Amino acid sequence: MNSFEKKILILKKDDKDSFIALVKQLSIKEKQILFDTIDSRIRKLQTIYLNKPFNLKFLQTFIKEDSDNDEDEDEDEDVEEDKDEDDFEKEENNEGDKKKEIEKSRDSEKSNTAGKLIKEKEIKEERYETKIIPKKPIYKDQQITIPQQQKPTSPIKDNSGVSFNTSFSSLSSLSMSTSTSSLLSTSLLSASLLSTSSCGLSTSSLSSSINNSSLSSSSQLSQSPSSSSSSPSSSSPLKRIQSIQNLIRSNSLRLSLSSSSSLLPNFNLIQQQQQHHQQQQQQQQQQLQSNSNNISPRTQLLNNTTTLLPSNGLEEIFNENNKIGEGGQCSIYKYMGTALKRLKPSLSSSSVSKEFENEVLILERLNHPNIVKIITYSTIERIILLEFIDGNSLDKYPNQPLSPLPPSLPNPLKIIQDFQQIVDAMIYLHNELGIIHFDLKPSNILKNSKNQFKLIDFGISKFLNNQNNNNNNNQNNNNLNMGSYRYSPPELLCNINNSNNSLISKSVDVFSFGIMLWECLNWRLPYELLSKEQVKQIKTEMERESHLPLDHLPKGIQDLIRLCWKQDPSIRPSFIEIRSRLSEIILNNIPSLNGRQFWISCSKYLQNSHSSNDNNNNNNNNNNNNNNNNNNNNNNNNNNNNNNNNNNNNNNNNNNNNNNNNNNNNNNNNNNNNNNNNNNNNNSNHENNSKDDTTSVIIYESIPWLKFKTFLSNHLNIYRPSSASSNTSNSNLTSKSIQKPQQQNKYNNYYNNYNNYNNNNNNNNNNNNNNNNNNNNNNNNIIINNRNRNYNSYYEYIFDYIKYILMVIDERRDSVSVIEFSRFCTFFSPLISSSLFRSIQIFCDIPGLYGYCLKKDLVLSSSMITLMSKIGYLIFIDPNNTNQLFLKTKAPNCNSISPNNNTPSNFIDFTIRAKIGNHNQRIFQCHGHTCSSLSALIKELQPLIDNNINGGSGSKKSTLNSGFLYQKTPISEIKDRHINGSYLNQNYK
Ligand SMILES: Nc1ncnc2c1ncn2[C@@H]1O[C@H](COP(=O)(O)OP(=O)(O)OP(=O)(O)O)[C@@H](O)[C@H]1O
Repeated sequence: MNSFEKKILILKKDDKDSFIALVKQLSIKEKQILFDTIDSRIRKLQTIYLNKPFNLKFLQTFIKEDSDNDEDEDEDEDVEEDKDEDDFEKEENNEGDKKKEIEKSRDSEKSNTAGKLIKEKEIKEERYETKIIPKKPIYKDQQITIPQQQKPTSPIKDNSGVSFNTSFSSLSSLSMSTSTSSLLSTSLLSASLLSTSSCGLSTSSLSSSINNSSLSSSSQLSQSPSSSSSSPSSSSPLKRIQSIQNLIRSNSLRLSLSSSSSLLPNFNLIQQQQQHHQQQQQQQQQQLQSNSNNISPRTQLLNNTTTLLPSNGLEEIFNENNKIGEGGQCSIYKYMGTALKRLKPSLSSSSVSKEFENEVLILERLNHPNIVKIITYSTIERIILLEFIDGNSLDKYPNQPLSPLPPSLPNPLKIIQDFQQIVDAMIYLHNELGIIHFDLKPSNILKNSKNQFKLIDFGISKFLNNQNNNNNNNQNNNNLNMGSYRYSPPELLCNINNSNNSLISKSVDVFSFGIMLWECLNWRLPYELLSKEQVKQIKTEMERESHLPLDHLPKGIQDLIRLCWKQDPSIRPSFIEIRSRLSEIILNNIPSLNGRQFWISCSKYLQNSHSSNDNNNNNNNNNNNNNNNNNNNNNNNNNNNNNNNNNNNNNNNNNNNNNNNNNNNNNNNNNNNNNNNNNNNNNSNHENNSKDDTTSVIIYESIPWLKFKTFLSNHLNIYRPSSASSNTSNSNLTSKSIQKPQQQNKYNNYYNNYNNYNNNNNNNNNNNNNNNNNNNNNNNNIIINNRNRNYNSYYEYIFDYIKYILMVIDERRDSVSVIEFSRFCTFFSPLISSSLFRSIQIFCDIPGLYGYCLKKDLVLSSSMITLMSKIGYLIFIDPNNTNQLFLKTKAPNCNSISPNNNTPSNFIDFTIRAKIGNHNQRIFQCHGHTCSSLSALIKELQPLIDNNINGGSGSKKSTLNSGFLYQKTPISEIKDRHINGSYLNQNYK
């Protein structure tokens, strides 16, 4: 069931009844025409947008029902089946009952109302006869009177006598594509069907968007005495029927309807004509686009002098209760399911009118899912009807109370993800149309209930390279004076009275975007305490940053925002670059911070205001405690501060490690490490906070395979190939020869440290400080202390482990050549570091890692993804795909797959094969498992977690015999296995 049907089905009972009653008043053939029209419209829409078949079952029911009773009608009404049949059947039964009732009452009413309707109709006809084009009686004795045929030639004439060429060219001049108008018409039709109150207007609006001439007629329809004198909801059935008929007439149907004595349209002909129109329009549009930079929108005259509103009852429409927003120039009202933007009557200056015109002309050109759509407008009434967006603007963020913290705060990475929508819209504006928004700010971005962002307010938008922009520069800059100065780049702020066309560049929007991003990530109004004059005085980037601090934000975001804020507009990034940077940020930033934690840690205000109440704000205390509790590891850690300071983006590692990490925290990595403290010291808080984070996103970090291979290569190169191994070594990357390291001490230390690590984990308190001290000589970017190690990236860490395995083998052999290195995937969980993850560690040889290899064509099931979300995030390394792979939670193909009966059938193994001596051997392997085993994993881990949390000793082997986890294996055993030829977990199936 698609959304259109759903909408119909969820109509309020009264509305639905009205709709049914309305449709029932049409004759069979009228209905046929109506539904065919809807059908074709919807199908067109579907090919454009939905890409899935539309089920007209619900609508066709009406026809079918009548057909059944009507001997003249063809009985084989083919009703599409779909999988929502059950739902529909229920609805249908209900509707059936209603319809029967309506049928009864209709019969009795018919005789009474028919005459009334005709009278009413005649009154309207009289009243509007000069405006409606051509207005023949369209509803008489349940019969439609079809306008006279116009020969379908090209240019095709509509029955108003206005050639389609003309109407379409005027349409084209407004850049309305066929698809747009079709979309609009369809959505409007839906709107008209959905809202009894909006039927008349919406349909008339539809007509207006399709054809200006027919707009006149249809829009006038809405000005029926009833609608003007009574409340909007009181629109009569007649009006609705008229609307539908107008729809039919204003669309292609009229062409063939009028040509045929039969009431049924010649759809082939219509199709041809539509195609013809489409072609014509496409050509015109192409031409327009190619000339878009040269066309001055301001030279085009808005020719819609139609009035859209009823002459009476304006007070009702422009009632404060209907007001949904207000800007400097306009008030916005909810009206008939649309957003009615009305120029404030008090403002009459020509610049304001220009802005109004400018907005219309630009809006008419736009067709993007993240930009508000225009429905129609009236220059006389100075109103624009816009798509209604049910949601708040982004500037609501700073208005949230700071204390106490709301239970649910947006996850910062979610915000960044959402911002991609704005970036998409900006790329469309900048790169496809050469339009600069010029007023990008949170209040001009609305977020609807479907979490879609929509850009609004194009009043001062400009065309690049458009000479006429000059004319409005002053006016536009004045607008900046009024409220947008916080988002305006310095070049504009400081040149407010200087109408210099060179200032109009895409980088204006980029600057505003940077400020907006800061605002939404900081939950504060930019330059909160500064006046406009003070903002104008900001001359350097450093100065700006002192007012809008960045260093608490993830590094990638800091960099991006700084770039957007560049004083020199020419070095600000394009939105295309911004898009890729944002993607990178999402990919590379570790999801250890849920929304609440982020907000707490990133904002000084929040930290201060909650330090007394919120345990999570005890970060500093925690740090101090940790410092006080420093043990011998300090020696090591101090030597590695630099490395640690580079670890801002590696929260995952930090999180998985122990509290000792925090000893290394000097000035710079407060936030990440603060959160680590939280994880380790406030487990219960962490759990609670996680629950709070209702908007949490699952972030998957991915590592490009090539990058990893390069890394691998570099690391393997530290081993000098021996002469013995050079024979067996292949030239490719995965065939590096490994020799026993020259720097004996280094690897011995490393080895020893690893041993120590394991020994420690086995509760052998064997702190070997000498080893640690020796380790300080390690120049390999690896930080090792007794209990944990930090790396600059996670794959360094993985690789380190691989190296270790190789080294262990190498100790016994003269040389080892890696001959195969298959891809693998690792799950890694910072989010569960305090409990589940620690448990996993116990069962892994590698602290913090349990490894899997994914099949190339693996399709993740939804349950799999859910489970992953519990685990944390996924690092996915795919040798076949050199691009980073980012798996979203709601992968479209993951919804219908159940975990038990299909893919992902198996996780295959992550394997390293090596040539040891003369033998190819599998030296390292992760355990394969199936999708269901992951859930089993979670289940199995639970007792262990409990055990662990409750201070139980836990069992390393006995409780978990899952076959998909690494078992905790003492290093000596591993060694033994290597000695025996391969390193394999014996439990592996
Ligand atoms: N299509 C819409 N759907 C819902 N609400 C809307 C819509 N358009 C505007 N609004 C609301 O009205 C407010 C003002 O709209 P808009 O910014 O277009 O007016 P304006 O007078 O042009 O403002 P400005 O003074 O910023 O130029 C918006 O912040 C929003 O809350």
